[in-house]
Amino acid sequence: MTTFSKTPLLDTIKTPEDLRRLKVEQVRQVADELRQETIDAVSVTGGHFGAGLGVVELTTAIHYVFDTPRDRLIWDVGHQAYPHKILTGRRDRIRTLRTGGGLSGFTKRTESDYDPFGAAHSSTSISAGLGMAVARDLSGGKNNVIAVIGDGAMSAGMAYEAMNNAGAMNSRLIVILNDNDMSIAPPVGAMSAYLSRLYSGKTYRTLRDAAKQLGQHLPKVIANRASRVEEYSRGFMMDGGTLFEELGFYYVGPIDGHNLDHLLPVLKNVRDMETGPILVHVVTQKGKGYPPAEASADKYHAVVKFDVATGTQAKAKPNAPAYQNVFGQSLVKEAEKDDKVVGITAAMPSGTGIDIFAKAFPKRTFDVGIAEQHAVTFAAGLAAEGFKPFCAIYSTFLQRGYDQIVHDVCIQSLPVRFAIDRAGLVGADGATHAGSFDNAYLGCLPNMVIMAASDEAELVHMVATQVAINDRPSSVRYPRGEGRGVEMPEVGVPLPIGKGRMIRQGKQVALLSFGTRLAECEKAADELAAHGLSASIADARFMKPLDEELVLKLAREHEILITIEEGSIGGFGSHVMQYLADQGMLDGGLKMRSMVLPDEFQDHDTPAAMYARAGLDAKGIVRKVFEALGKDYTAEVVKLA
Ligand SMILES: Cc1ncc(C[n+]2csc(CCOP(=O)(O)OP(=O)(O)O)c2C)c(N)n1
Ligand SMILES: CC(=O)[C@@H](O)[C@H](O)COP(=O)(O)O
Ligand SMILES: [Mg+2]
Repeated sequence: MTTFSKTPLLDTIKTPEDLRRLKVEQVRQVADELRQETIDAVSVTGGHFGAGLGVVELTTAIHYVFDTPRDRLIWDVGHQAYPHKILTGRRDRIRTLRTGGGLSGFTKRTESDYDPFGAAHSSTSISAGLGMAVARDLSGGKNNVIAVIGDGAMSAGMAYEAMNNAGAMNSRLIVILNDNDMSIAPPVGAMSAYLSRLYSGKTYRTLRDAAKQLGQHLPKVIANRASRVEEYSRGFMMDGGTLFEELGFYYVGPIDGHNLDHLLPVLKNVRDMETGPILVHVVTQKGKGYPPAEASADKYHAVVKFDVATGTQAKAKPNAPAYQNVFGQSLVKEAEKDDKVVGITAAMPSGTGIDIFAKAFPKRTFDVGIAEQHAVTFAAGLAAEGFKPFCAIYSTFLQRGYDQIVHDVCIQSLPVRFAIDRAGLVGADGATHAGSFDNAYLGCLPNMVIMAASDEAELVHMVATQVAINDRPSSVRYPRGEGRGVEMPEVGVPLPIGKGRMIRQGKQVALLSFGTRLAECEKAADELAAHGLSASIADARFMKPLDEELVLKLAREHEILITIEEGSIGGFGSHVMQYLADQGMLDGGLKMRSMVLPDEFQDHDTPAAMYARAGLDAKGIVRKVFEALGKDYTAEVVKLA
């Protein structure tokens, strides 16, 4: 029986060179097949979906018109780059996306020459692109540099810093603003409203209009101040893009990002223009071409495996509440008692559970856009005026707001409450999203109270503790995903500051856990018991202030003391060691070990596999105990068997 390929033209494309050999009339078919292949692949792997569907035509058009990889193509965030991966020699591995040893879910320099700049955190593309454009100019090159940035990513400070710099230089840089009127949630802010005004009330530029725009070298805006004033007075509606023009960009658009008859000639013109920075405003639809995605509120931003025919996702039934939801619900309960409690998110309302808070207290909720730096200082301002701001930000994204934490929050000892979600390894999103560093980067800051929840009930109490801490900043960290299924308290009760708790009393070994590795410590202690070793377990709860009494007691009463945390070197373990060293407790017989994440950026896999590789699971803990005792783990296991 003869079988027909569903993607006959795409099958002929191994690299963009093959695409560029096709006739322009064939590009539509390539795009249609590319969309089919993207849908089929993500239905198997899960991952970021809606954004990729929305840029199928744009991806095809860019690779058709530009000479990639000589022309540098930078995708902002990189979550929309699956179609790009399919066209650039990675189709044979596309069904390994985000799995151990498989393709990354983002762009990655080590993965392909077609990924000239790695990403995953947003709003870096214009800066990186400008750097590449200037490098090209300095070395006398001729290649194009294209940065594709979404309307959501346009809300971040870095994008403006880059445009401000680019607009003042005459370097040729092409920025494509992919405006789908969506972030993960609906976009927020004045910039988003401005972009909507650029195309509301009328359809896209006709090709004739766009050609007219391309004929006018408008960035010489200084030349016609009077007409600019007129444009402003019409509320930016006349010629569009005035803001970008004011910043020194040549503005083209808005054009329909799904219409190849418009995209291809516009991109060709832009490619051949001799000018400074250019911004092409392309309007697309997130989730385009897959009805279940188009119809859903989040446009299927990210999905688990799904049935292509129905769009139904294979979501497993949860066994326990997710930490983000426990946080959101706890905050609601606290806010019911205290009208000073407010919630802040930087474009992650559902991911952080702030959406739960927003439903109960819309006026006390602030989504500031992808603007972590601003979120932190905005919270500091609220705290300075007596409010109790909860800044809910993923550990990895809080890295963006570090100087603000030091300078605006900690030095002034303002009681901003940080709810640090996605602490520890997150799995499929890989190294860029791992919450590895907050123990280290917050632990060194004076004035902070730093907590880690060991389970979801602890999180409830820690949120209540944060409400009560009103003279200094505080943080609580917790991981991605479900809790342990423990009994939940009706209300949160503030914990005594700087006090840990004993979980189990043993004799030779002390396991001192900071965070949700506590569950692995319990399993490890059971295994140690089978080997005839009796282990104490303690939950530190606080890294700062450290429970010195508890640490001293564990050090004095055990032969081995091991700290465990889901974080890098320089965190909880370092604080314990520093304290014990200062007390002279490391001069004698105590065998002290600190278990942290390895000093490397771990590639994506399941969190369990990543923790196992890091040695931070029960087996790794038992192995560490035997190492400390100078015994061979494998031999001990064999003995037991
Ligand atoms: C610094 C940072 N904060 C938050 C995120 C989480 N995030 C990933 S994609 C996204 C929305 C991006 O919107 P947009 O740029 O418009 O892309 P779209 O998904 O609409 O194509 C957000 C908030 C991130 N990747 N980086
Ligand atoms: C691309 C990006 O940064 C987000 O979409 C991120 O992948 C969300 O992670 P969670 O799934 O943990 O919310
Ligand atoms: Mg968008």
